[in-house]
Amino acid sequence: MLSSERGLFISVDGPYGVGKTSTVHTLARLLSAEGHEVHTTAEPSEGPIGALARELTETVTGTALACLYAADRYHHLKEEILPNVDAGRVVITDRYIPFALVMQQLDGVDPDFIWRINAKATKPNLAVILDATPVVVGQRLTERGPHNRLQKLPSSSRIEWHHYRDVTRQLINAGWTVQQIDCSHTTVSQVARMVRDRLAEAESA
Ligand SMILES: Nc1ncnc2c1ncn2[C@@H]1O[C@H](COP(=O)(O)OP(=O)(O)OP(=O)(O)O)[C@@H](O)[C@H]1O
Ligand SMILES: Cc1cn([C@H]2C[C@H](O)[C@@H](COP(=O)(O)O)O2)c(=O)[nH]c1=O
Repeated sequence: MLSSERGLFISVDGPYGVGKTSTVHTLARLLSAEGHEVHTTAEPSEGPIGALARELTETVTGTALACLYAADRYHHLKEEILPNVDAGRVVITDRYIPFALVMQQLDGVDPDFIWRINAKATKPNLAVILDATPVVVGQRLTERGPHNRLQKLPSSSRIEWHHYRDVTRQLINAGWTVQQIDCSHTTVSQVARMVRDRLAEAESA
């Protein structure tokens, strides 16, 4: 059981098809069953900028797309994430800044620029980075099929995997509390329990 009367903010990131959405929902069920009020959300947000960014992802590229996603993030924080945290809920977002750091780099944007435009965004209490071997991620993605142009690049899963390794180091250097979980051979329920166990520690950070 977590002790905090204030809410908590958790982000879940990792390569396409690694298991982010499954983990967010399983973790939410676990925490709810333990008596916490939980709010789940995702990027792009359901707000107007999120809808625009999603619509434009196939045709707008690079810096312009990076700025659109950063704008959606600030709006999402102000309108949905922070009010729920302030109301004492555990907010879990499926994708956050780490996702942008990888995606926008794949789209040719300099990581320093991505960090700068996201500099005013709230640090989560815990940033979960799901990891799996490129082979496992590739299999999960092949079974599910790509959603968009950024997943259709040759060897996308392997390139993403390398970027996530770098991004995890950058997050730790920037003072984020990061939990990296290899879920190649770990069930979703096990992953959710690992996050729950780490939360008590993150709460005091
Ligand atoms: N820990 C796990 N072990 C085995 N299979 C898993 C695990 N986590 C997720 N999966 C399976 O992998 C597939 C992709 O999962 P999911 O949609 O949660 O990934 P995602 O990272 O959210 O994908 P995307 O980024 O494309 O939205 C699903 O078929 C899901 O059932
Ligand atoms: C949050 C975020 C998203 N994107 C892009 C990557 C994908 O092309 C779309 C989301 O589409 P999906 O069908 O839900 O996978 O959004 C991005 O480039 N940068 C971001 O920060």
